[in-house]
Amino acid sequence: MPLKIKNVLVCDAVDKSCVELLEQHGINVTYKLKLPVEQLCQEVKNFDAAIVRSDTKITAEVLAAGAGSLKVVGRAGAGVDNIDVPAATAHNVVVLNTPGGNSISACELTCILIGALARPVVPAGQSMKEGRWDRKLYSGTELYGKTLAVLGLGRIGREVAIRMKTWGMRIIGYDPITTEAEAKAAGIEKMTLEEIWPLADYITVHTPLIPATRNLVSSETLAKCKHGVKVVNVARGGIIDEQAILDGLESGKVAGAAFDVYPEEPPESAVTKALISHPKVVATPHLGASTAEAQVRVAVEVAEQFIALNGTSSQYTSTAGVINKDALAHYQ
Ligand SMILES: O=C(O)[C@H](O)COP(=O)(O)O
Repeated sequence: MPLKIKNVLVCDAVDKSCVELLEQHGINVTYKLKLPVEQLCQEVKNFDAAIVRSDTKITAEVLAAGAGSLKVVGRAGAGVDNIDVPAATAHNVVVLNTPGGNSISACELTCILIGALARPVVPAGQSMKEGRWDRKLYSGTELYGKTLAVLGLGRIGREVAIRMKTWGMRIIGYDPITTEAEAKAAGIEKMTLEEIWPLADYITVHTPLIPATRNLVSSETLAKCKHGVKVVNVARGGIIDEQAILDGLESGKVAGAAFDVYPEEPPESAVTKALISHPKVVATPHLGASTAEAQVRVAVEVAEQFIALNGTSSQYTSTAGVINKDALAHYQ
C-alpha cells in the first residue's frame, strides 16, 4: 500500500513556508495549535499526517486514536522525545525529523549563554533598567585561556567547539561515537569523562536525553570538578541534575549555570523554579531553535520530506530524517 499524504494537521507553530510548500504540492494543511489531548485524539482521526515541534506530545494514546488514518508524524526540529516512537512503529506511523535545521541556532544560543556566565550582562542590564549604575558589582572573567568541556560531539557540540575555540578557549570533549580524528577536526581534544571532570571551567551538554545521559552532570560528577565550574544546558532537561546544581551554587562548587531546557516544560517543580530564580542562573524558555532562520529551515525540510514520501516531485527525494525505517517499509 503506497503512502499518500493528503491532509496534514499542524499542531505547533511552524513557519508558513512549510504550509506554502505542502499546498503547492496538493497537500491540504489545517492549523490547530495547543489542542488539549482529548481534542487531539479526535482530530488525528481526520488526518494522514501531523507536524509538531516540542510542545505537542504524540503519545501512545494519541497514536492509538489515530490508528488507521494517521500515517506520518513530522517533527520540525531535532528531538523526538515528545513522540512515542515505538508506539508509532507499532501503528505503522512513520516518524521523521529535521536533524540539522536548527543546530546552528542551538549552537549560537549555547555560545551566548557561555558568554553570559562569564560576563553578568543579564543582571547588569536589569540594574540599568532599575536606574542603578553599579560598575563594581558586575565584574566578570575572561573566556580566553579557560577550558570548555563539550559533552556530546554531534552537530551542535562540534559547532560550539569551533566557535568557542576562536575565543581562545581550550576545548575538551566526550562522545562515545565520534572518533578522535573527527573531534580533532573541530579543534576538540577527545577524552574520557573521568579525564574531563577535573579540567573543565565550563561544561556544556549536547546529547539527547537517554538513560545513559540522565543526570550526566550530578552531585557525584560535580564532586570531581573544579571549585567554581559553570554549566550550560541547551540540550534536554534532565541531563544536568537541577538539585545538584542548586546545591553546588550554594556551596560555591558551581559558580554559575545557564539553562534553556527543563525536565518539565513549562516548569512546574519547586526545584526548577528555585533554579530559575537563583541569582547565578541565566534561564531562557527553550529558545535554542527559536530564530527566523532555523524555523524556515526546519519548516521547509519537514515539508520536503512529506513531498518525497508522496513521490509527487522529482525535486524532493530525501527522507533522511525518517527515524523508524520499519514503519516506512510497511508502505514500500
Ligand atoms: O529538539 C529540538 O529541535 C529543539 O529542542 C527545538 O525544539 P522546538 O522546535 O520546540 O523549539
